[in-house]
Amino acid sequence: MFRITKEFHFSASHQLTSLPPEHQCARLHGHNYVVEVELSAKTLNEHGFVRDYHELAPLKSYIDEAFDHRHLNDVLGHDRVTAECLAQHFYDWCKARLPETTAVRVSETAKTWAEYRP
Ligand SMILES: Nc1nc2c(c(=O)[nH]1)N=C([C@H](O)[C@H](O)COP(=O)(O)OP(=O)(O)OP(=O)(O)O)CN2
Ligand SMILES: [Zn+2]
Repeated sequence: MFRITKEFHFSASHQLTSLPPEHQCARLHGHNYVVEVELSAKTLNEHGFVRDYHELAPLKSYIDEAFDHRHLNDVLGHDRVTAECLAQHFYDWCKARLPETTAVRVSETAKTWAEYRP
């Protein structure tokens, strides 16, 4: 099996309003998010690629236009704007366009990653 990954970055605010008010993440705050998309294939195409990294350009456009410097509660239309939910959102978006998508990981801080891998 071959696996490739590519990273995307955006900055955004969020507020996890279902948490108790004393939890720091119940307050409005922001992160410099990292999204890592993984694509897999048993065989390579005629160019020796799982998929040309350049074909992930539409994800960069989507992130830049819909997510960068925005409030994620508004973008996703709910208040469960966790790294896990973002990973699933980006997985679904990628899978619909790139069938080789196998996982998406999202980082909010240098020490944390959440992964969605069905
Ligand atoms: N499983 C999850 N837990 C938490 C999430 C999440 O998306 N999934 N999100 C948050 C906060 O939004 C934020 O990311 C805070 O994370 P945390 O690791 O607590 O960040 P800190 O830098 O404050 O952590 P230190 O322990 O001080 O280094 C919380 N949990
Ligand atoms: Zn947060």
